[in-house]
Amino acid sequence: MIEINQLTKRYGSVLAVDDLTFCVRPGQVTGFLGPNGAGKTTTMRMLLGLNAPTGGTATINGRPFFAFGTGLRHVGALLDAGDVHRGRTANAHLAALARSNGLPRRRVQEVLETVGLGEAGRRRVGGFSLGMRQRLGIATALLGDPPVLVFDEPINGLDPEGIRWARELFRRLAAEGRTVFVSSHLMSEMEHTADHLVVVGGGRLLADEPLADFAARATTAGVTVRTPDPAVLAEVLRNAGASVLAEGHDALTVTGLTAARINELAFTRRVLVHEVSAHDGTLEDAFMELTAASVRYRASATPARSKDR
Ligand SMILES: Nc1ncnc2c1ncn2[C@@H]1O[C@H](COP(=O)(O)OP(=O)(O)OP(=O)(O)O)[C@@H](O)[C@H]1O
Repeated sequence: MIEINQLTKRYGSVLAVDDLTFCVRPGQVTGFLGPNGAGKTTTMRMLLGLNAPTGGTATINGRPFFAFGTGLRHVGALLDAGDVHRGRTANAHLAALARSNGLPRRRVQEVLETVGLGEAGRRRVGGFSLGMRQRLGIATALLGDPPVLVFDEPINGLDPEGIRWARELFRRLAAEGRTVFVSSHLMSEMEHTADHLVVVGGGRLLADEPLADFAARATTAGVTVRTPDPAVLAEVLRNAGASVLAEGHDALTVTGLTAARINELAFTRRVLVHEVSAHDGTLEDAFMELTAASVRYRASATPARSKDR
C-alpha cells in the first residue's frame, strides 16, 4: 500500500503539493487526476525518493522508497518516457537495469513482448516514437515483476489501440493483486480504467473516493427543450427559477428544473413543445467543475495576436 501523509512541497513561492494525505490500495487501479500543474508529478517524484518533501511523508508498505535495496523488484515506475539514453537499444537499456537490480536476463524479452515491442529490442531508443517510448517505460516498470506500480501520464502518445491495451494491462495488473497508481490530467483516460480516484488541484486534495461515488456527482446536467415559441417558454421557465440558454432558433438548454416540471409548466401555459430531453452530465463535467477553481494554467479565451499585424 502507498501512504501519503501530510505531504508538502514548496518551490519558492509555489506550493506544488499542499498537505496531501491519501492511501493507494492493492488490487485496484487508482487514478491520480488533476489539471496541469496540480502537483501529480511532484507527488510521484517524492514517493520515489527523487525529490525531498518540504514536510510530511510518502511510504510504500510502511517504508520510504530508498529503503528498498533492489528497487525494481518492489516498485516499478514510469515517470518520464524520454528519460532513456537515445543511443542505446531497448535490449541494452533493459539489460543494464536487469543486471543492476539482480533480475534474470530473460525478463528483458518477456517485458518487451508484454508491451508489444518484442520485435523492436535491437532498435535504438532514439528512433522510437513517443508511443513506443511510453511502452518501453511501461516495460521498465514491469521488469522486476513488482507488487507496486506507479505510472505518470502513461497514456500520452499512445494510439487508440495502445490506449486500450494500456487500460487492459493496468486492470490486469490490479486484478493480480498489485497496487496500481496512474496519473492523468484527463478524466476520459481514467473513467474506464480506475476503480478509485484521487483528485488534486493547486497541490491540494479535492476528492479521494471510488469512481462510482465520483460518478454520482455527474447528475443530470440539463434539459434540452424544442419549441416554436422559445422566447415565451424561456420567460415561463426563468420565472420558475430555471437558468435558460437559447440554442439556435427553436431550442433551449434548461438547468434547475426537471424535464417533468418543464413539461407541466409548458402545458399549463399552453406553450407547444416538440421535445423535452434530459441529458446526464459526464464524468468530465464533474471533474472540470471540481477542479475549476484550482486550475493554475488557463488559456485566454481569444487567440493571442502578433503585435505587428
Ligand atoms: N523543479 C521545480 N521547480 C520549480 N517549480 C516546480 C518544479 N517542479 C514543479 N514545479 C511547480 O509545481 C507545480 C506542480 O507541478 P507538477 O509537475 O507536479 O504538476 P502536475 O500535476 O504533474 O502537472 P502536469 O499534468 O502538467 O504534468 C507547478 O506549478 C510547477 O510549475
